[in-house]
Amino acid sequence: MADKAPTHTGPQATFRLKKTVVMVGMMGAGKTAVGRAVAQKLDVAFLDSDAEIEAAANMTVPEIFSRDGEPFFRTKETQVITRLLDATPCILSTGGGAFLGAQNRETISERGVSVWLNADLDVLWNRVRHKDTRPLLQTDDPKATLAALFQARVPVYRMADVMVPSDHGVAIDAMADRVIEAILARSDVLEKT
Ligand SMILES: Nc1ncnc2c1ncn2[C@@H]1O[C@H](COP(=O)(O)OP(=O)(O)O)[C@@H](O)[C@H]1O
Ligand SMILES: O=C(O)C1=C[C@@H](OP(=O)(O)O)[C@@H](O)[C@H](O)C1
Ligand SMILES: [Mg+2]
Repeated sequence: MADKAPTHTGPQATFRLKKTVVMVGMMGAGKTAVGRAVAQKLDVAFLDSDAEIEAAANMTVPEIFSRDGEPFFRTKETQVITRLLDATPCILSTGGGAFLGAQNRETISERGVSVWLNADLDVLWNRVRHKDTRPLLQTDDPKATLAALFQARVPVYRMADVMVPSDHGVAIDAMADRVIEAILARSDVLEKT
């Protein structure tokens, strides 16, 4: 008989994150949900540019769009992303339009690593269709709007440093494991200790 109760968890992997991981991709790709799960698993801070903009403005994203317009939101987004990339390496989820800005892409590639959650249009539509939190989809035909954004944006998301497929049926926790596996291949970003 062992003196101590056995531990069932086994040795815990610990990680050293060297660069901020910036989640990019379409609305509904899971940047916020998967980013948060990745941060938990790596035991680092989780930041979301939309949440930071909302906190600073004390308004929701739809309120900012309707009161101040999209260009104002984009200016704030760039300021917030630049500021958050100065912090200790963490997981930073961006809004779907952030990576479209050339200046944002430059700052992200200088100071962090971009990870594109690549989901197909059906998956995205199923995740966003019942929500009214995305002002760009408040149109007469939100499915067609999403499709047009998808077509315009995917070539830009392809410029991300790392791509992780987000297939139908892969849960948030499993997606977080996929992201961790993908960034472990980059020793300048993440190491197991
Ligand atoms: N892999 C997944 N499987 C199932 N649901 C998901 C997955 N990823 C995200 N979701 C859900 O889809 C919705 C959109 O995810 P969210 O993280 O807000 O996306 P984004 O920040 O990229 O717009 C949320 O309700 C979230 O819980
Ligand atoms: O795709 C976009 O341009 C936007 C995506 C949203 O974030 P999520 O991608 O997290 O939904 C939010 O930043 C805003 O509604 C604009
Ligand atoms: Mg989000």
